[in-house]
Amino acid sequence: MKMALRACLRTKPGLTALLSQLSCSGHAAARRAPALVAQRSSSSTSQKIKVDFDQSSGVAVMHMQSPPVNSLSLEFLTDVCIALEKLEMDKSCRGLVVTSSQPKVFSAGLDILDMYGKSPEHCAEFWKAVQEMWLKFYGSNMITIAAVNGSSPAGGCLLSMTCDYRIMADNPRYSIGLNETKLGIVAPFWFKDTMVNTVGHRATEMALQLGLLYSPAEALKIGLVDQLVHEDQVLTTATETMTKWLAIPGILNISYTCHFFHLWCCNLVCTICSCVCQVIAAKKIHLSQDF
Ligand SMILES: CCCCC/C=C/C(=O)SCCNC(=O)CCNC(=O)[C@H](O)C(C)(C)COP(=O)(O)OP(=O)(O)OC[C@H]1O[C@@H](n2cnc3c(N)ncnc32)[C@H](O)[C@@H]1OP(=O)(O)O
Repeated sequence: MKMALRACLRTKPGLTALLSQLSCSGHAAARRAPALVAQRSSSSTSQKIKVDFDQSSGVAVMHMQSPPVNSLSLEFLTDVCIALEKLEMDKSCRGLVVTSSQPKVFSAGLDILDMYGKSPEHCAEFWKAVQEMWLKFYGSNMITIAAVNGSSPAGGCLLSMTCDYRIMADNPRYSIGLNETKLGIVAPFWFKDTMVNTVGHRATEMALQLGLLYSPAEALKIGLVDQLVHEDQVLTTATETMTKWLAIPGILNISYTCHFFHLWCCNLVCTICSCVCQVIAAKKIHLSQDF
């Protein structure tokens, strides 16, 4: 699925334009962008994101450093998007590892305080930033690996699922999953689709209906993460794994993308049809009650 968006971005200038319109340009441009300096190794830091880029390997490491739990606030999401845009523009950057600088937590998901009691304008901007993060990760031309070194509920799990590969710390105290149902929230359809593409229909159905959070061992079993390693090894394993991925010529990825993009389009059409059917059914019920 991620590959699909990537192919689409490569082949359809229209979508690229659409994405750049959706991109941070509005709220993000006003913020100071962390610079990537063209040298062998560089480091750029915004308040909430630190990016270390090693030019010799072409791999960047994005450290999320927004205490206490890397919750995805508008400010945080904006910084992530700016950093991603910068890396994407630097053609020498081919791989990205995302990890957390916070102990015990990868990301706590959407910032609940940024969703509650805010103006409609703020909520709209916030929601746009959430979608933008998803699009930018899923549509990235880089190989992306999530080094999940702590708990990763809800939006944190979504973030990790937008990556090509997930390595999680093998600590039973940590958990990962889309637990929105337990919070009384319905996970948006694109959260659901991202999970379907990761673990399949049945596992997603169970996970979402019950709002399940999985231990690392359970997550590995259903394919929500790809590999478990000792806590201290998460980042090094991620960079080693990246070497394997980058050894595959990018062109081969593209051929898979066409297939996945087709599936993605079918899925979208199905979702739209199902929404239309639900509206028609609701109207019919309403009409039949009138008579
Ligand atoms: C409108 C439609 C939206 C649909 C989609 C929604 C997606 C989402 O992502 S909703 C957010 C769901 N997130 C969660 O359910 C996570 C809740 N948090 C936790 O489970 C835990 O905090 C933890 C496992 C991530 C970390 O546990 P621990 O290390 O024990 O830390 P604390 O629980 O003590 O939390 C520390 C501190 O952080 C605040 N906090 C935690 N999560 C969030 C959050 N998502 N947003 C904002 N703030 C959060 C928590 O309140 C504590 O604050 P203080 O009490 O002020 O220290």
